[in-house]
Amino acid sequence: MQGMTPTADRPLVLIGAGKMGSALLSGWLDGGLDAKAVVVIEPSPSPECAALLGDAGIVAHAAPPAGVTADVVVLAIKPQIMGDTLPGLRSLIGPGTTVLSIAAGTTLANLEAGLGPAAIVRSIPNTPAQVGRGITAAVANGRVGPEARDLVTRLLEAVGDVAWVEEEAMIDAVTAVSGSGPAYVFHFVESLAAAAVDAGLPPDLAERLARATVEGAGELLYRSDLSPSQLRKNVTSPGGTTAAALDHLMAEDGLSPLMTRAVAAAKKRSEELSG
Ligand SMILES: NC(=O)C1=CN([C@@H]2O[C@H](COP(=O)(O)OP(=O)(O)OC[C@H]3O[C@@H](n4cnc5c(N)ncnc54)[C@H](OP(=O)(O)O)[C@@H]3O)[C@@H](O)[C@H]2O)C=CC1
Ligand SMILES: O=C(O)[C@@H]1CCC=N1
Repeated sequence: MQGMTPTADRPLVLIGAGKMGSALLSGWLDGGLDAKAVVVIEPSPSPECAALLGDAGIVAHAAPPAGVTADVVVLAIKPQIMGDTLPGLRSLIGPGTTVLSIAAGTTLANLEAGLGPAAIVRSIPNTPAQVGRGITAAVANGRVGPEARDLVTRLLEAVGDVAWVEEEAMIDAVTAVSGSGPAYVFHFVESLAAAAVDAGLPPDLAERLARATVEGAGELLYRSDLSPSQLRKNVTSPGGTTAAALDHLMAEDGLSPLMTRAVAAAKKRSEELSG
């Protein structure tokens, strides 16, 4: 990873190495971030997290160690505990420290209230970051200068794509689309597998077909220059089987209005989490 600035003396401090924090850390270590430049605060590492930390030779701390000023503090704890946790992290922040929050709902104002004056980026990544294929949208407060923005861009680009937005309100919609979105896709696989069983296939074959179909379609979408709409049309022979299914999925009460309701519910929940 070119130009990473965290060092052993001025580390990247990860607060919370759960599912998303571990996914990011794994991507950063794979991308060349020196494990000696990482401090992890995680009171109860999962077995997966313990294995990741063990392989990298990183020790999990229960609380911020004294005397550490961070180059970057990454907040990857649940939004519900953010308010109680932030004041205890102030000791990590000094001149030039950048704070990168990935918490759903927690606003820049919430973060500033808990941490005091600091350069803060609010972002929403997603779990494909674990395999370098995440997408993160981010918004910065007024204290984030070009260097801090570059540092955050490099960190986030190490695990996928990055989109900076200027309007913080967009982050609730981002959370509902790309932050939560991988779960919608995984549920689609579950639903396709269940439908396959209903259609007469044995469960193991049903899951194998559903999984491989979404993997392959995702890879095709990734590699192709064609729009999703054209790729769909390429599967759909006139009067054929796909058209018969799409008559249901693209009906007035089909997938599109359902997805609109689902995303609206996630967006509303993100707004509620700001407290
Ligand atoms: N999962 C996802 O796909 C995405 C998550 N996010 C955001 O990332 C954040 C983390 O989510 P996720 O990884 O799913 O949640 P997890 O619960 O998996 O991770 C949070 C971790 O923080 C630990 N923790 C609790 N208290 C502290 C503390 N005081 N200091 C340090 N660590 C602590 C938790 O331990 P314990 O379990 O013991 O409480 C847990 O291991 C959330 O804010 C979420 O909104 C954003 C985008 C996508
Ligand atoms: O479910 C959540 O609240 C978090 C934020 C986006 C994905 N997971």
